Parts: sequence; C-alpha cells; structure tokens
Amino acid sequence: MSNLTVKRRVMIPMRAGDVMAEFISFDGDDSGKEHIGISFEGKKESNDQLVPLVRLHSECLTGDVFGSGRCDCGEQLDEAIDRINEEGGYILYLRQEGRGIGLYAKLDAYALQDQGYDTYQANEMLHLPEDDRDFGIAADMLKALGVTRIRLLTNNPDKAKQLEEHGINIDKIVPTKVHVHKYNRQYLETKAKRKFHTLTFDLVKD
Ligand SMILES: Nc1nc2c(ncn2[C@@H]2O[C@H](COP(=O)(O)OP(=O)(O)OP(=O)(O)O)[C@@H](O)[C@H]2O)c(=O)[nH]1
Ligand SMILES: [Zn+2]
Repeated sequence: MSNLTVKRRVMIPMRAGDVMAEFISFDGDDSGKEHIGISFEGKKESNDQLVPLVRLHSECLTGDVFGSGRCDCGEQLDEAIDRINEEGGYILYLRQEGRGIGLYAKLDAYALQDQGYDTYQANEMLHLPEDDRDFGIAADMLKALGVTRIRLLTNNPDKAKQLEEHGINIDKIVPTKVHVHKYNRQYLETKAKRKFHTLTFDLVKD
C-alpha cells in the first residue's frame, strides 16, 4: 500500500503561454527525490472519452535541458508535451538520471563508451546496475492522482511490465517516435538489441 498523496498543484504556462500545465508535487516518498507530475487537460472535446495518455520520463539533464545529441531524451520530452497537451494526460518526470545511476556516473559511463563499450557494459564496468530504475513510484503517483487506467507512451517494455505489476491497467501502448541521428544511433540500437525496445529506425530522421 502506497502512502503517496498529492501535496500541491500549480498551473504553469509553458512555451510562451501556448501550453498550460499543472505541476503536481507529492507527499510520502521517503527517497526525497522530488518526482513531479505534470497534468495536461487536452485540447479537443472529442478527447473527453480518451483514457489519459501517460509518459514516464526519466530525468536526463544533458538531453532534456541542453539538447544533447548522445541520446533522444530532449526530443522525446518535446514530443510527449505536444502529444499529451493535445490528447490529455500526464508526464511523470522521474528523477532517475542516467537510468538511476546519477549524472556524474552517467558522465563516467559516457567516457567509457568513448573507449568502445556500449551503454550497458559501461555501467557494469563502473560496478553499477545496467538499469537501476524502479517504476513502482510512477504507479504510486498515478494512484495518488486517482488514475488506474492509462495509455502509455513508450517503446520500453519494462515500463509497461512494472506498471502492470503495480496495479495500473494499460489500455494501449502508444509508441514514441524514434529520433535518430548520427550521435545517438548506437545508443538506440543497443536499447533495441539488449532491452527489446520496439524501435523502428526509419520512422523519423531528425
Ligand atoms: N547510464 C546511462 N544512462 C543513460 C545513457 N543515455 C541515456 N541515459 C539515461 O536513460 C534515461 C532515458 O530514459 P527514458 O527517456 O525514460 O526512456 P527509455 O527507458 O529509453 O524508454 P522510452 O519510454 O521508450 O523512451 C535517462 O535517465 C537518461 O539520462 C547512458 O549512456 N548511460
Ligand atoms: Zn538522455
């Protein structure tokens, strides 16, 4: 049983006021990580019947804030804002930088990748788990918001599996686009090969 409850909801105008989103904080997470929920009302009346579209987005300072080309996080976050603002739903912005190992360790892993190791091997070389994320916290956030049935925007099968194990019903998995370019191709290919992400490489060429 989760102790998570909604603490505060605050409206924030985004993108020069074109997007209105409600930022939501929570009480009861002992990790102190300050995960944040972002709620979008959705634009079309016809969307009223839609099950909320939800993206679990793991923090990536380099990609989300600075537009790093080594991954696809910044582009995926923009895509999630566009789509969820249209259709209504939530972004759960999870403070799980570097798949949970943290920013400094991610930079250490990048240095090892520059020597030829793949993204998962690099974590292992650092004696860190290849993926240290627990999406149970996202299920607790959804329950605190009164949401137990969702459409999930992802290509990562582990996100769906973990949410279902924690009592969230997934009506549909909506694939996120594949934003591939020269610096992140290997990172994306490795996710598809090692973790069975459903990536279709010809979908989008940025
Ligand atoms: N350890 C490590 N983490 C990385 C690396 N590249 C990106 N990341 C992290 O990977 C995470 C990406 O998370 P998400 O965008 O939620 O996506 P995902 O698990 O790939 O699944 P999708 O929902 O399909 O996008 C972020 O926390 C990034 O910081 C890397 O080379 N090493
Ligand atoms: Zn990233």
